[in-house]
Amino acid sequence: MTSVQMSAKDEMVEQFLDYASRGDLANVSTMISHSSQLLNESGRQGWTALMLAARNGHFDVIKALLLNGCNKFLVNKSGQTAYDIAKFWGHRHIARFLASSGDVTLPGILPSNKSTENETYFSKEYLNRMSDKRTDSEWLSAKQSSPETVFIVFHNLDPLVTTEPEERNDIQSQLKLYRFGRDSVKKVLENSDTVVVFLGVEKQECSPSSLVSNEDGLIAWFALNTKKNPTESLKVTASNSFFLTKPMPMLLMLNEDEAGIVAQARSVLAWHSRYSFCPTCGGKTKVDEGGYKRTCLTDGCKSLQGIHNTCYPRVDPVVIMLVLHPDGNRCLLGRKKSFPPGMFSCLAGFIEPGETIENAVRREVLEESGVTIGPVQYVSSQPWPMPSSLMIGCFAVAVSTDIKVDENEIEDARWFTRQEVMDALVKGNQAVFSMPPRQAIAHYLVKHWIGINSNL
Ligand SMILES: NC(=O)C1=CN([C@@H]2O[C@H](COP(=O)(O)OP(=O)(O)OC[C@H]3O[C@@H](n4cnc5c(N)ncnc54)[C@H](O)[C@@H]3O)[C@@H](O)[C@H]2O)C=CC1
Ligand SMILES: [Mg+2]
Ligand SMILES: [Mg+2]
Ligand SMILES: [Mg+2]
Ligand SMILES: [Zn+2]
Repeated sequence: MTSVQMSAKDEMVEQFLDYASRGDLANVSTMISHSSQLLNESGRQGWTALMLAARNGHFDVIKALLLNGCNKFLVNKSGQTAYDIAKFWGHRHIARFLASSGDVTLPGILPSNKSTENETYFSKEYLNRMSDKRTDSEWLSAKQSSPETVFIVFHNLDPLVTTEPEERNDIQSQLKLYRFGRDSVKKVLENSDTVVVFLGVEKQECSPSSLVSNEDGLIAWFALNTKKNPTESLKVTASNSFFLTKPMPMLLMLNEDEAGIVAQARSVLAWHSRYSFCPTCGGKTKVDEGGYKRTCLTDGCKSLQGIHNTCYPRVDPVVIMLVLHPDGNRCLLGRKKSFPPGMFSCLAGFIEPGETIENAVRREVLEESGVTIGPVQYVSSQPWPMPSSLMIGCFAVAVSTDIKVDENEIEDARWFTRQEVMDALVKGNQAVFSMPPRQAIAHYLVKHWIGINSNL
């Protein structure tokens, strides 16, 4: 870098610090939007913008700096943080805000690149759910008898799939859902044991309406589930078709578009298979709203007054977190007894009633490993249709490092270096340990942390 460039940069930093010091929120925000690197720059005596705003009591500037990810743990040449400075100068509301654990501040050890949505397996939305059509029974029955409509069939929650003969050598990712037309599933639809769920319509970019002959140009999709094996009543033409009897790992072998369809269909069908009776009174129920509701048939049942979550498909939120060591170069992974030998994964746990995502992360990590967590950052999520979880993937920064494993839940938990993790991802069997497959969000979180593209 030349001396001219250096001084231009220094001048910009000085200007930024001056705005922060004077509480000029507009100019602080503009400068951050042009160069986020300014956030943690320091001037004389190692004072950052956050420290100067804390010195002079500019709450709005502090909030903007934190929201943009500035590091509140930096210290000046006297070893003071912005919190120390706010406290010393009597700005108690600012000191409280800087000290609170639930704010948006994150130490510099978290990756700064934001993740994009829908990158995880099971997360792709191939269909438009058109939830407004669920109450339109006329439209739904017209769609069920339309020749363009697609039906997919499950037997005890296992989808019927097919492989292309020439692709048999590479079964992985070559499994395709068997798509039926109305005539092939006619008998199955007539069976009283069959549960039918309206999944949505193909997005317009998948099926341009000029190619569709029905009235509204929309291709609807339905999922069917039966308890009795439906093979005899179905008109299956392909010889190489079968039900995926082992959800794990077989459900991870679909293409990404169809994985998203299965995530939706299997979760709703699993709910039907487990909630045949009304959870409120034990009475019989009927399927409503295109398969998205079960209504109790008992007069006066409480579930018929107001809105009751017992009537709708359930989703269980689970936090799954990559715990990062305070040194920023190691991460904590654990293994359950049920894992294949040598496999370690992120810690995870169900969110409990009345709990935030952040608090569930802190509680589960402390319970399972004895490690205390400070900042938590959401990264990405993943529907997990076995039977119906939503995995909420986070990074969590540890503020303690001693491990004390809860042996009921976890067999072992260890800090692994970046190098060990990279070896596990790249070298497979020759590494110290193995990771869950690339379709699992744990794998995605680890790759995201070390900065490898998730599709590799
Ligand atoms: N993709 C991955 O790498 C990983 C995925 N997971 C998944 O995350 C989920 C939760 O993780 P766990 O460690 O098992 O949770 P956990 O740490 O909360 O412990 C599970 C226990 O929580 C109780 N529990 C509370 N609410 C529950 C609910 N709604 N459904 C079932 N059990 C409930 C049960 O006693 C169960 O045995 C599991 O489905 C697991 O398969 C877990 C670890 C890694
Ligand atoms: Mg737990
Ligand atoms: Mg757990
Ligand atoms: Mg738990
Ligand atoms: Zn009831």
